[in-house]
Amino acid sequence: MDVKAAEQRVQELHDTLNKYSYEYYVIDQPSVPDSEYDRLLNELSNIESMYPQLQTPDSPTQRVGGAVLDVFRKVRHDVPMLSLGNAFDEADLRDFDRRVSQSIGNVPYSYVCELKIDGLAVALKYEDGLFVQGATRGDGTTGEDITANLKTIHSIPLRLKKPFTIEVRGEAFMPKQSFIALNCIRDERGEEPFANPRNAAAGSLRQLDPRIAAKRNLDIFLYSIGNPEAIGAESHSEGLDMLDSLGFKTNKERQVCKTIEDVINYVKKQSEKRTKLPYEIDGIVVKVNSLSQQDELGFTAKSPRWAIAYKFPAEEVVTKLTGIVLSV
Ligand SMILES: CC(C)(C)c1nc(N2CCN(c3ncccn3)CC2)c2cc(C(N)=O)c(N)nc2n1
Repeated sequence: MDVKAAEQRVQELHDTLNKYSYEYYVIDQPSVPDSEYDRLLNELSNIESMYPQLQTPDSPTQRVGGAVLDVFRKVRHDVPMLSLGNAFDEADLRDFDRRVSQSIGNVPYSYVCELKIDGLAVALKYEDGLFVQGATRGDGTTGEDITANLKTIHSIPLRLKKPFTIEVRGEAFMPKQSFIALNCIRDERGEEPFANPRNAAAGSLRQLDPRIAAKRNLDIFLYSIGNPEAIGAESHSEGLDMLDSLGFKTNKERQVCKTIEDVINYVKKQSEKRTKLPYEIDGIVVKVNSLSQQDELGFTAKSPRWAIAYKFPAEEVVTKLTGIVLSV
């Protein structure tokens, strides 16, 4: 095969492999068996060995980077990653709604309710559609560059469907099943088990060797798009739909609620479904949907006035071994 044919075939393989990856990891509807994916990935890897100049950073063969780091680079967030005010009961939610309606006046408004994924907040930067940097939230202003580890999360696209330069934010997490399997392996090795999936996700993303992170079966749900207005969204829910159209994984349980009563019903419904979910959540995040109303409401020093985190009461877990009730 000459280099022209190789270039052509590399592009075809990128497109096909990215499509299969999206089907399997983002929308959970694989159209081919893993063996087909592996066969094509192997073909791409062979062509890249023959023509190294055709190997690009966004190639599906580049998900597990080479270098083992000795430290993570510090990165400053262009826009601080804020924290969230908390609500612990219905009264707190009603108080939040009262503050919102008093502040934006007698006009219609709606909320978006999202499951609060119990993981680690991260920020992903794309330049001309290429994934160029991933960072932890850190203290909200400064985080750590964990790009190599985030590249191992297959639901994170290495190149967007459109050449956008944007920053998106989300929660990286470890599914419950992966957490149980990882702790079994650690137990067999005589290693300390992780206390919960959140710690396991944090510990995995803090691995200096991306090959270890690649084995931890991490995943991510994106929940925020930088300057959504710049790409035509007028509401938060439109922004989330835009994340979907760009190939990102967002959480499907989200719901637009017209009233705080609907929010309270959503919280009750999701609280009952919590144990059936394949990932851990620690509450519900309630956000004013209109972006212009978010701007009107603004921020306190630490968090947006247009969002609140309803926290579920700590789950009581009876440990199998000792029978002691632990609140987690
Ligand atoms: C964009 C805003 C600020 C409204 C926002 N902020 C969030 N968080 C901030 C506090 N964070 C935080 N983390 C550590 C220490 C303090 N705060 C952790 C992320 C959100 C977290 C989730 C989630 N977990 O599923 C979510 N669906 N939406 C969020 N939305």
